[in-house]
Amino acid sequence: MATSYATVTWDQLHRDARQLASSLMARGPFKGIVAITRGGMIPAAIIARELDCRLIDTISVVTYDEEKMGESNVVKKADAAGDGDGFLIIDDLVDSGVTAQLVRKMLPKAYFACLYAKPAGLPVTDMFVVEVPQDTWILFPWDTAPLFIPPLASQPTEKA
Ligand SMILES: O=P(O)(O)OC[C@H]1O[C@H](OP(=O)(O)OP(=O)(O)O)[C@H](O)[C@@H]1O
Ligand SMILES: Nc1nc2[nH]cnc2c(=O)[nH]1
Ligand SMILES: [Mg+2]
Repeated sequence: MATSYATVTWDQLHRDARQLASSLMARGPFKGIVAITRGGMIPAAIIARELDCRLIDTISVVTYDEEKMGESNVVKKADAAGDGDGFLIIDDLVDSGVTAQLVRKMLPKAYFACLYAKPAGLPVTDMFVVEVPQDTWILFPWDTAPLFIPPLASQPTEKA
């Protein structure tokens, strides 16, 4: 259960994805990228632009909690990636690590990178940009919208 939220803006996401791309340069070149849908798609597009990578496949898994891992459902495989050799897997984050574990099992030779990693998922990654506390829920730009907040002066004051 999350006890706090971390809001990521479009600017921050773009900066973090560029930083990841910069670190990935030393690990490439990659034959292609596999984006884990849906959260990995925008980071993958930014990284593909930076690495000049034009072969992009997607993998889609619907996961539940760790106890029910057997029920995880592969909606789409990344057929272009074979066993993952030479490919880069991109996701927005790892939390429990269940999604990453499942995808890595399907593409065992691929390199796994993401923007944000919580401690439980961190060991499943090869590379990430920012570590985030386990109890923090990350709010991505596509999860949020600007909201009107009334000025303090417009609110009724408490009389002593
Ligand atoms: O490490 P885990 O505990 O598995 O959580 C991480 C996954 O959860 C989110 O995806 P989600 O399955 O919510 O779907 P989405 O990408 O379509 O939003 C996120 O994009 C990661 O893929
Ligand atoms: N948006 C979002 N999705 C998640 N899926 C698992 N953990 C998270 C998180 O912290 N934020
Ligand atoms: Mg996802």
